Amino acid sequence: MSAGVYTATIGSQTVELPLIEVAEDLTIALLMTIDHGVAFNQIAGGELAEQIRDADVELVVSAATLGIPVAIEVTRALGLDDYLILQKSNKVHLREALSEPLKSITSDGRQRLLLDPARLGQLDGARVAFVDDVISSGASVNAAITLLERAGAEVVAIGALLTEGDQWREVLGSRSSMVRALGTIPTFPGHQTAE
Ligand SMILES: Nc1ncnc2[nH]cnc12
Repeated sequence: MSAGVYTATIGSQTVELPLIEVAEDLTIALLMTIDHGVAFNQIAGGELAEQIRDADVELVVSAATLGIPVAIEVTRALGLDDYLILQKSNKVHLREALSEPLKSITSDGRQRLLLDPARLGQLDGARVAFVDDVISSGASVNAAITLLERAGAEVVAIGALLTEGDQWREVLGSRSSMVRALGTIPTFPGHQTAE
């Protein structure tokens, strides 16, 4: 099967994204940040950091796995060191974790976002940016913000390399005005990849 590609602009960079059928009636242009190398993520993270710099962020937060390079590079570019990753799978040290349910289009079934209780002290009263690879349905952003606010954080910025489609605007509601992104891609309803 030779699938198609979609050429996406992410800030100053152009990438070819494979078209992947994630449901019978839905194909997406898949951005796997972990497959694009160090330089791509460093440039993109630096450009995203510039878009949220005026929010005076104290801690950058993202979700495993594809948001990790984004969080690292935005943190580096903002001159910060520590960052926080919300986990999606349980780990031994997360038995007492705070959690929020969520559903993702790129993973099977229902998931949870988990917050390490050892990091709670750092979040209480902190100005936090939530950054991610792609904002699509907005479900993970909403779950992450709910979790961070339960921990006492003030979410002052939302950043993404790409937004995908428009569903996130409705799902995020008033939170959508905080979103800064380096580009936007469509979804492909009903689109079939070539045989
Ligand atoms: N196009 C995409 N690439 C990677 N992760 C995604 N999550 C939702 N849409 C995505």
